[in-house]
Amino acid sequence: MILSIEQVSISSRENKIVDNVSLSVGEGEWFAIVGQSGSGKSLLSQAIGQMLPTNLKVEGKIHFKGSELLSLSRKQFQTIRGKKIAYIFQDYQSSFTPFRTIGQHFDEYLRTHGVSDAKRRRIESIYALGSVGLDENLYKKYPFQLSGGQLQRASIAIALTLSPDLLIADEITTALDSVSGHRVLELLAKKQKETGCAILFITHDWRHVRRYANRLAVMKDGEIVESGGKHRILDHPKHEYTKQLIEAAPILGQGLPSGLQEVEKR
Ligand SMILES: Nc1ncnc2c1ncn2[C@@H]1O[C@H](COP(=O)(O)OP(=O)(O)OP(=O)(O)O)[C@@H](O)[C@H]1O
Repeated sequence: MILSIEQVSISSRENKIVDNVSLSVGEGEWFAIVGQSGSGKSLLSQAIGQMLPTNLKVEGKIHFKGSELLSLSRKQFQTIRGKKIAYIFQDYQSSFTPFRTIGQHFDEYLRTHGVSDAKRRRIESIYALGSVGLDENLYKKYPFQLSGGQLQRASIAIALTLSPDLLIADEITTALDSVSGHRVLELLAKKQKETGCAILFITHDWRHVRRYANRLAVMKDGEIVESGGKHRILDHPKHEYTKQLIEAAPILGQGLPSGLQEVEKR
């Protein structure tokens, strides 16, 4: 396993938000975390990258390729962030600074992570743009000049440019229309095949779980209620909550809203 989360709890001063969660992700695996809004999926993923808001306390262990991430200092963690673990977020707008070009974003990311040769940074950036199907002209453009789908593709390109072993993708299609979202996920699946990186994929959408995931965990109120292989869970869910969600999405994969969204509306 490349990532093992062991008995992780996340608490604020008032309450426990994530409660004793354990899961592991294998090399090259697409692992989905599905769960209702507020169940703690994002906070759990932020804990992996030492990105939790400062008012929250985390306990437990997170093992990643021989390191226990929660015990690393911020400085030690810098050798892991970007190079070994990278993130893509739902809110692609705020991942980009409006007054900096796409090229400047690539350049800074590569420079921060130790690529000191400016010419090499430029060549790698343009190659990375091409690798996600974006024209190299976008290198000089500003974020507002790109569509949401193009920006999310650029986020994927930036996140993968240092060949991380684990990519954490937190609801990356939520802010996109369904066609752009579909293209972004197809691209991600293609890039995963090429690079062999593992993906921790946080989603509301069961159609995406059915299409892309190998295994998944279902989260409710800060706890994992069920985890296992995709087919086992989709075809033979054990937990009542999982059953409810899946029953509410009877025609998975045919363009209907996901069951999760339907259940949440009730
Ligand atoms: N800094 C914080 N302090 C206290 N509570 C917080 C903080 N950040 C988030 N929470 C609460 O923790 C809970 C879990 O939040 P989280 O963002 O992980 O949920 P989620 O499952 O990712 O939801 P969504 O699918 O809507 O993104 C929510 O109830 C949220 O309000």
